[in-house]
Amino acid sequence: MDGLLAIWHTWRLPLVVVFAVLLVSLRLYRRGKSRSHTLTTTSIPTPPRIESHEKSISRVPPVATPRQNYTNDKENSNTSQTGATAKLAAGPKRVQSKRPAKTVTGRRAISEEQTHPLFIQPVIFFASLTTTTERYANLLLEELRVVAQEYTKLGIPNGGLLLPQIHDISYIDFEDYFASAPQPPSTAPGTRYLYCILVPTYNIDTVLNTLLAHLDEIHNDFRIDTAPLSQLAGYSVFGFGDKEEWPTEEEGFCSQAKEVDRWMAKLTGRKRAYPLGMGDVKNDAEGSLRKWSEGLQETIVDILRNGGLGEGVPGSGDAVESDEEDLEDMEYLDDESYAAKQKKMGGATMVDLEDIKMNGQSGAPIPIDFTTAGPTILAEPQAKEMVPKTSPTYSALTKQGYTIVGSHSGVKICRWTKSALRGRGSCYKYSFYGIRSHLCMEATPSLSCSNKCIFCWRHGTNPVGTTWRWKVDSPELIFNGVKEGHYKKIKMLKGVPGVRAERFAEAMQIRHCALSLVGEPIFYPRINRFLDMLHQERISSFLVCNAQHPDQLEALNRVTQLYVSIDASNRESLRKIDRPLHRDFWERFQRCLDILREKRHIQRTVFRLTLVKGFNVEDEVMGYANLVEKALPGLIEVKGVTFCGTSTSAGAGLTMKNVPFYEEVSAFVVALNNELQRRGLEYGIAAEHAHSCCVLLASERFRVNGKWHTRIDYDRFFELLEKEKADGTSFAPEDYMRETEEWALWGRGGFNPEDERVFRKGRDADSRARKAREILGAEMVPEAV
Ligand SMILES: Cc1cc2nc3c(=O)[nH]c(=O)nc-3n(C[C@H](O)[C@H](O)[C@H](O)COP(=O)(O)O)c2cc1C
Ligand code: SF4
Repeated sequence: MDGLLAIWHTWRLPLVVVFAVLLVSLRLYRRGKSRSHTLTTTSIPTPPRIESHEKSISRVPPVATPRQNYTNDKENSNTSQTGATAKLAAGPKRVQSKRPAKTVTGRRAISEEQTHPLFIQPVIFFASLTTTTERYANLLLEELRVVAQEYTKLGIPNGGLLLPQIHDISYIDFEDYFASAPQPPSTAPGTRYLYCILVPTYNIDTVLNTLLAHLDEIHNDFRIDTAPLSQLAGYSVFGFGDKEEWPTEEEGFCSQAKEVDRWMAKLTGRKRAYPLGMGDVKNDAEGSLRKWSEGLQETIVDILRNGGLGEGVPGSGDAVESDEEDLEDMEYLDDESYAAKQKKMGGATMVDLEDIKMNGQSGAPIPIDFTTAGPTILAEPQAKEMVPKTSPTYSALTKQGYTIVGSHSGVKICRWTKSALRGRGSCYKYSFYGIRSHLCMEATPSLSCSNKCIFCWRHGTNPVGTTWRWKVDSPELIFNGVKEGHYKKIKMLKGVPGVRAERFAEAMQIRHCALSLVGEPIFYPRINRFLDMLHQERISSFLVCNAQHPDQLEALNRVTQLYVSIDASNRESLRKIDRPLHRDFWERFQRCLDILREKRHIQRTVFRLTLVKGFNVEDEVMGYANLVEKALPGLIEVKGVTFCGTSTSAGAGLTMKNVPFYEEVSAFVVALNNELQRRGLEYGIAAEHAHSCCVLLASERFRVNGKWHTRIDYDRFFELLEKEKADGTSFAPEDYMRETEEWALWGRGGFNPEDERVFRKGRDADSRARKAREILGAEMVPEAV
């Protein structure tokens, strides 16, 4: 014992050192071994991309019976699980992930600082009982494979698109993919995964129910971050269903895809990369899938280009569709919410441009004869910008969602465009004229106008003036700028819940332009050239003017439809409502009516009457009939004013009490129609859009064989226009009219049956229309004309 003790005392130091070295070596050996194991067993491909492709293809489950397939995939999952499984299996679930950083506009900053080259790894998931979805999933695989190869050929440095992987949902462990995002391989830490989920719909118990239950569980598991998939680059879902048996979404068409989409929005922290797509297996599902895939591919390229999904509007990617319409549109705001909104906007006060001193100067008007829309105007050396970037007007307008183009033009997405993108109906112009709102761009080449109408919801933010005294931007600059601004805003909507993939794709090609935003489009000296540019791209033009610029109206070239706002029937009433800047406003107004009459066989002319109870409705039927008799417009739109609650309108004594009910608008229309007929003027009540509180009277010129033809044949319009340009053959509005849809006729309500109805409290347009008929009696409002 003493001997052993002596040896220990002599050798203890070297022994301890040797033991420590052994221990450290053993640990290092073990760690090295486990890392190489992870690398070889992971399903996550490692760039270079070709290697990734081989691995991903090997994971394609062979087409086989479900049983065989199951075995295959089980094997797969045993031998090639991601590192995530091992981590999760080791103990209780505890998944950490960072919530994505929000951008100012609501979402979609890339989830973490991207310091490594960005690689996008598409991962296709599908479920399929009778192989339809599986077939389509393989079609998508092929498309994404080709695009990845093409992208590689471009040789763009710093990242790229990896070859897609594919997984049958029945044979994966949900924990691997839907509890946390797969970890990027250590060789390419910048890899981000993009989930493309293709699912059929079954109203019986299938694996889809298991998946949905799992997503629910993950989201509601208190140990797990509610957005554990936020590290994904994004996701998109495509559903297959059968419209023959389940004709509408309310009846269950593609209901499970909708649910998966909703859960994924929650789990990813609102990273819907592309709108939910749906395909009817009985009607060109493949076409719908291909369109969706095209959009998805464009999104992938955008992600690679921009490093993330980019900006979305507030609420983009939200899980649940909100019934709240756009707060940014002030049309429907009551006093309180308007005040709140103003407060939120930092109390941005509304300033007339007339009152703004530019660059410290008084900005004395530079009179310009803008009837001669020539380039000489551009030479004006003193001209200032109408809306300089530094002006309060600029910030007020941009805060309201306008994109200011150049120095005096603007573009904005209207709430109907958003509604149509979500399959919830277009504006009344669809019912009356066939304009599909998601194809429509609302713009103006002049933010300035010469009135201060009490009901203008933009009032106070728009500049006013009687003469054009500003710098004139080129039509090319405006045209390209408004289009770019419009498309950018549309793109920001792609993550909004409920946006339909096919409508989103259609919206990327503008078909109509409503020149009716704030301001006065014909105020722009080069309006005719701007219209030319629209028409050259087969974009129809709906131009609204305020009957204050007869010279410009006279000089105006052909438009698809020419509106004149008729806000009152007599001088005093017009002065009170429009608060015109011109002293000779009534004379100007009258001259415009004469021009309209002269042009009525060239232009498709429309009176737009906005009824304000207590201002221009009572006792004015005779007055309006006089105006119609004078100008003989082709069509007369009668619309109840929508309350904007601005300080201006409040100052003018306008409250909710001034908003007429639909039944009151209808009663007015009936009375006006009777008066026109009494005078022997050939008009009739053609169509209605109860939802917008709007009714259309039309000249008998637009009735053929007893059927109203208030719609527009746009293709025909462009054909005729081209011919006119080529050989001077003139044409009349009747040459490009089309029959009005049955559901839009007076007495039918005007809601397109293809759209989904969303009723909000007290906003049921049908019941409003019904009530109107009850009040007015059957003989006043015929069932259908
Ligand atoms: C039993 C059964 C229930 C179905 N339920 C729905 C449904 O609720 N909604 C729907 O849109 N389609 C429904 N479908 C149609 C399927 O979603 C559609 O046929 C799909 O293409 C099947 O895809 P798969 O072949 O990949 O399994 C159902 C089909 C079957 C056979
Ligand atoms: S016509 Fe006006 S309201 Fe209708 S979709 Fe176009 S811009 Fe929107």
